[in-house]
Amino acid sequence: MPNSYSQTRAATSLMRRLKRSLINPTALARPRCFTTTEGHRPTLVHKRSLDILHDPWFNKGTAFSMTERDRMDLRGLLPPNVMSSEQQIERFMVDLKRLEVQARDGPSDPNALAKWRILNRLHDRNETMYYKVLIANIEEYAPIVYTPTVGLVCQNYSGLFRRPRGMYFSAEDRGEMMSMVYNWPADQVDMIVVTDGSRILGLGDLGVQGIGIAIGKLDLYAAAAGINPQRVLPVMIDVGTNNEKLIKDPLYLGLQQHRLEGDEYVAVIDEFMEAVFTRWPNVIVQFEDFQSKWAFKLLQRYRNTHRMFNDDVQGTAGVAIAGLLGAVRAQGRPMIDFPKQKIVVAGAGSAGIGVVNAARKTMARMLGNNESAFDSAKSQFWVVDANGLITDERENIDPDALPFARRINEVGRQGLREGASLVEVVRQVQPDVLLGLSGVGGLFSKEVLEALKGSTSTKPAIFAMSNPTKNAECTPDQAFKIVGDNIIFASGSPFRDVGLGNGRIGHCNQGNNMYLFPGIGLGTLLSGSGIISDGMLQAAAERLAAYMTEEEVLKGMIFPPISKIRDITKEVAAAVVQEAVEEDLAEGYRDIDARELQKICQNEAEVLEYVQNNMWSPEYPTLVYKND
Ligand SMILES: NC(=O)c1ccc[n+]([C@@H]2O[C@H](COP(=O)([O-])OP(=O)(O)OC[C@H]3O[C@@H](n4cnc5c(N)ncnc54)[C@H](O)[C@@H]3O)[C@@H](O)[C@H]2O)c1
Ligand SMILES: O=C(O)C[C@H](O)C(=O)O
Ligand SMILES: [Mg+2]
Repeated sequence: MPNSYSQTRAATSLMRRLKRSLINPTALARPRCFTTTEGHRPTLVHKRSLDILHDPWFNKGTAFSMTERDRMDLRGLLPPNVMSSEQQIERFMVDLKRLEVQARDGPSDPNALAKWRILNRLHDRNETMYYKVLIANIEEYAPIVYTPTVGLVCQNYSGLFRRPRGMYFSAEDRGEMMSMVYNWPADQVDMIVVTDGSRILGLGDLGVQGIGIAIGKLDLYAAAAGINPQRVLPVMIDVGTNNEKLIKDPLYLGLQQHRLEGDEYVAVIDEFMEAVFTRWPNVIVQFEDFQSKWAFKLLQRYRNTHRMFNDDVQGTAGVAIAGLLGAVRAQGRPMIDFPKQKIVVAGAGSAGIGVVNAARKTMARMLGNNESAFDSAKSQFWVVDANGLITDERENIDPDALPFARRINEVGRQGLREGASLVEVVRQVQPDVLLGLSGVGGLFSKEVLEALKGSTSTKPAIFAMSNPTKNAECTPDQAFKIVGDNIIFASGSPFRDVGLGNGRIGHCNQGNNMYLFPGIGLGTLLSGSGIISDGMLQAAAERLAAYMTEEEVLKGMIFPPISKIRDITKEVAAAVVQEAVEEDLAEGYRDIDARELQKICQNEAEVLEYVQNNMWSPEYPTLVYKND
């Protein structure tokens, strides 16, 4: 119960301050509650009648009380029975559940799109109720509003498009973005998720239809991080598409031209960044599903000057690190043994390279944090892309993959060569971990999984992280069946756990960046840091890793269930705030300045309370009409 919970926390905090004041009389001088809770103060609105019913933010539908209906000129426009919000949700759920009478098959649920439509309609007419439903049923509906169904939504977006949500900046808008940005009604925007639609999940270039991914990510910002949904903005930058089918499709909603490239492309992104940071200087921009060749370049271009991060490169890396450390613990070994793990990675794109870079840095830190540690750590990775094992013999090697190209002499000694196939690499290396970020469904074939049986690990780990479901490198059923019961398994999209017989369960963990990006965004917001440092990202990953208990990890559970996502996000955000303070990057948030934040960060419980109190929850405010 958020209210009684925050009251208890507030009381505890007061007791703490009283106790402190006995020792230090100035302690009571800062009794300011960190909360921004709107409480029961009425909200002033400048519209009434049908305008209110058509406004998803203020609309309560049948939950308007009779006095409110009178006050807001709503009488007669609604059925006479006043419903409580619980009754409204019950009615909605009955309708939603009706669709589940037919076969229900988890991620490949044939009704997924129908459920998405229903939820989307609710989103359009009543945001408060939408987020109440989502938060209360997050395990069930995250796979609908987010991965994997969001992929299907993006693929079918032209057909599904009803009401617009978010902003579109296109190549045709060059020179106009600075003024266009003021068309958005909100004076405050905390969080933007932007995509150019060039690599949506493992589904390739979906052009303008990629906006669905930005909307889905922001849904999790509201549901998991408690970012106020009135202050989020999904953005699609439409520079064209290289998807020939879309270019020819008469129903396609975006620009029907090939993508801008080179300086022209960068100029569009620069103009967008300038426009949004001019209007909202404190906004945080999450780059999402940009093809690798731009993902890294844009990250380098803006990360030291803007509050931004790339979720596929940095969020994924953090989640993978947490999972990899969990896999070490699951073997009954201390985390410090991580630098001994042999890791084969299939996929050298934004996600794969992001993961190996971060894993190498983590190993180097554990080995003494010096240059030689950093150098030796890279020998723990074998990176395989569409052309096989990457070695220094490769021509036109992608500069981002170059640091991980194996020396040809060395791989020769291992019985490998430039371009060796994944199965050969797994057979020869006998890795502790096989991690897939290739976007290729079924890449971990029977042959590859058979080869993994030769792993030198007591409990090999398989991370089939590509999305959506059909693009997973293998299913948990295949992994447990072929490699054996004694493995760790994680996938990017949700799958069911596997029954191993005799009541034993093969856990299917969901290794998805959703466990980190909401907390990275919230923590950055509440710290007031002007950039998102490597340290802040590392702190986020470590907090996620530490979330799992020894007992859970030994059972093969290396990521928490989604039902705990709001709690995890709070923890991750607190870790990000603390690290920002530690690195002297924190400038404070609202009426909490940097010095006060520093004090808060001295006490673990207080940081958590600070974060909790600044998380938005979906509650109906009391409305009052004000005519001016
Ligand atoms: N679980 C998560 O949180 C998460 C996060 C980010 C990305 N992803 C998923 O990772 C996948 C890749 O994303 P990306 O941005 O790196 O894409 P990308 O297109 O930039 O990279 C794909 C890489 O896979 C390689 N590849 C293609 N075919 C291969 C094959 N047969 N064998 C080995 N490698 C092969 C390509 O050469 C390329 O290096 C997508 O499916 C995406 O949904 C998952
Ligand atoms: O969107 C997701 O589910 C994870 C990740 O960002 C991806 O691109 O696959
Ligand atoms: Mg992504």
